[in-house]
Amino acid sequence: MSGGVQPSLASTPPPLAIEVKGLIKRFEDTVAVAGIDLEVPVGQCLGLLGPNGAGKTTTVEILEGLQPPTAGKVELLGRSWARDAKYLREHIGIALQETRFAERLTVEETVRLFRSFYAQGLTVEEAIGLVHLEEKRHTYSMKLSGGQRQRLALAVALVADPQILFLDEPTTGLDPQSRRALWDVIEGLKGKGRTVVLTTHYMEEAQVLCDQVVIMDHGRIVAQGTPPQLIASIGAEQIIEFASTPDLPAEALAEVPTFVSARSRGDGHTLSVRELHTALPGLLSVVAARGARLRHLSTRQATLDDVFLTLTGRALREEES
Ligand SMILES: Nc1ncnc2c1ncn2[C@@H]1O[C@H](COP(=O)(O)OP(=O)(O)OP(=O)(O)O)[C@@H](O)[C@H]1O
Repeated sequence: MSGGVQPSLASTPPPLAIEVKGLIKRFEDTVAVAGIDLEVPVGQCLGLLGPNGAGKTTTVEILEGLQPPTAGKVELLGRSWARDAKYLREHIGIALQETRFAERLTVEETVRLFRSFYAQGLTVEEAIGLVHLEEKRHTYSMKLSGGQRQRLALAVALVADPQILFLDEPTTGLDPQSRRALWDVIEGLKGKGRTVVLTTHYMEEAQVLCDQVVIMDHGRIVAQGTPPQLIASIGAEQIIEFASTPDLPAEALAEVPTFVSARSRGDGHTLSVRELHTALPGLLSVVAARGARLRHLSTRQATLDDVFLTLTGRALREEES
């Protein structure tokens, strides 16, 4: 054993699965993507979040080679769509939000059909096993539940054993059990060194699965980091939701110790604070000093939803705004 140091190994940055620089996409008078940079190391899960129309789908479709960019550099596995489309098609997998399968093919026949498009990949049995559809192997796709269809879409995306997997809102409309089953599959892929790009409207999903989250709005990246970094960045780790009779004016809310921001919603308020243990007794004093009575009070940790609200003043999901 020489015991010599290997500085080159220690200082080598992780290989990038995806590298995007200055990406722009214009549609006539709409700028869907207004100049974004992204770096996703191999084996990580990137979460793309944002409200409707933020530019997520356009960005992902450019990464997937389905749309050309107006300007900017896009490389996957060190290759570009312009030069290496065939290679990239064989090394990426795509699971769309809604996939229509041939109704008169069974689960097994569907996976076999997609497997036949690729020179290499998993066996049909492996792909079906990964998404736990063994019991439905002989069922026609039209007879599957929504969750089972999503899993079939994932099996089809996985059958070529891709290096990068794109998932567009993979768990939208699924029950909690199916959602968690899909999360397990995605965790397993990351464990195998696969890179995952996920668009989702579910903050919990992004917090559980994603190593890096990018929040987009109006075609730009408004925040980027690990979920804990993003939550820390708004300076508010705790949220107090409350309602009182009579209601408290805005200036009273700002008196609460460690106050960061407040938002009114329905007949109540959502307060972002830095320290719950001083903010909570402070709020009770403010309520008492105004002769008001609390009707509701609950506390929780700040989430990525709160990050987005703080940054843009809007909810990630429109029904929550
Ligand atoms: N083919 C197109 N032609 C013209 N405008 C488009 C086209 N595709 C997208 N846009 C516009 O670009 C903007 C970004 O759309 P995009 O679908 O990328 O947003 P998104 O973040 O994926 O939204 P959602 O969450 O609703 O899917 C929107 O203003 C949209 O209307």
